[in-house]
Amino acid sequence: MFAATRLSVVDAPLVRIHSECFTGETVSSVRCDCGYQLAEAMRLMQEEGRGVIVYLRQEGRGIGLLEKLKAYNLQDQGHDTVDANLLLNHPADARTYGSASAILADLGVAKLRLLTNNADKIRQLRERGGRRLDIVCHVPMLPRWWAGGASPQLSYLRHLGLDQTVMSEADKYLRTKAERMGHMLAVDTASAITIPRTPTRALYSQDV
Ligand SMILES: Nc1nc2c(ncn2[C@@H]2O[C@H](COP(=O)(O)OP(=O)(O)OP(=O)(O)O)[C@@H](O)[C@H]2O)c(=O)[nH]1
Repeated sequence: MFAATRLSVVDAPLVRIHSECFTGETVSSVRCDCGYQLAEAMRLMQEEGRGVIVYLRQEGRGIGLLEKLKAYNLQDQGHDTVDANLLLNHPADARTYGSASAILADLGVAKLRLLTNNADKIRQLRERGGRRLDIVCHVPMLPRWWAGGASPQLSYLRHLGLDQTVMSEADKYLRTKAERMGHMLAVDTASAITIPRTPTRALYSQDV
């Protein structure tokens, strides 16, 4: 858990409830957007001078690192992230957010703006938090490299020094989140994901 300033003076701080991802955060894998999301959450909170990150040890959407690596093997054979979990007899997403809700209550956070695209996360928090947790709005966590230019994927590739094969894995990851897990990311049939060309800060008031 990371708090950038005294919370008592903040009306509705930015909050990121982030699930552990060793591959995305520690070894900077581009198979997922986890590393980017954690860094972006810290950047936005730094900009505001306040915010809360609740870091949950729910590696691999709750199935643990070893099982996630087995899921990676299945993905290498052509399955998406949802089917890979199911083939290993795990739910598509095994996470719960009760502890996050309790931590926020303990910190005295009653109103918040949640950094997420995950509708299930918002639903679970609203159910758990009841009347003592008011999620005023969600703030989309949109990959910034897709927001600026005619060929954003290529510019991201150049930025990372990677080739198209690697990038298509991240595309697939995001597409599966949008199409099969109800994440609030607009999918375009021509390219991978359509991202509104609006700076992240302008999206702060978007309601769920
Ligand atoms: N099972 C599984 N988990 C993965 C995989 N790639 C990343 N993860 C885990 O997914 C979790 C992050 O979940 P996401 O669905 O990417 O994002 P989210 O936190 O639910 O949603 P946002 O709030 O919008 O970021 C972390 O625990 C990662 O370890 C994968 O291929 N398989």
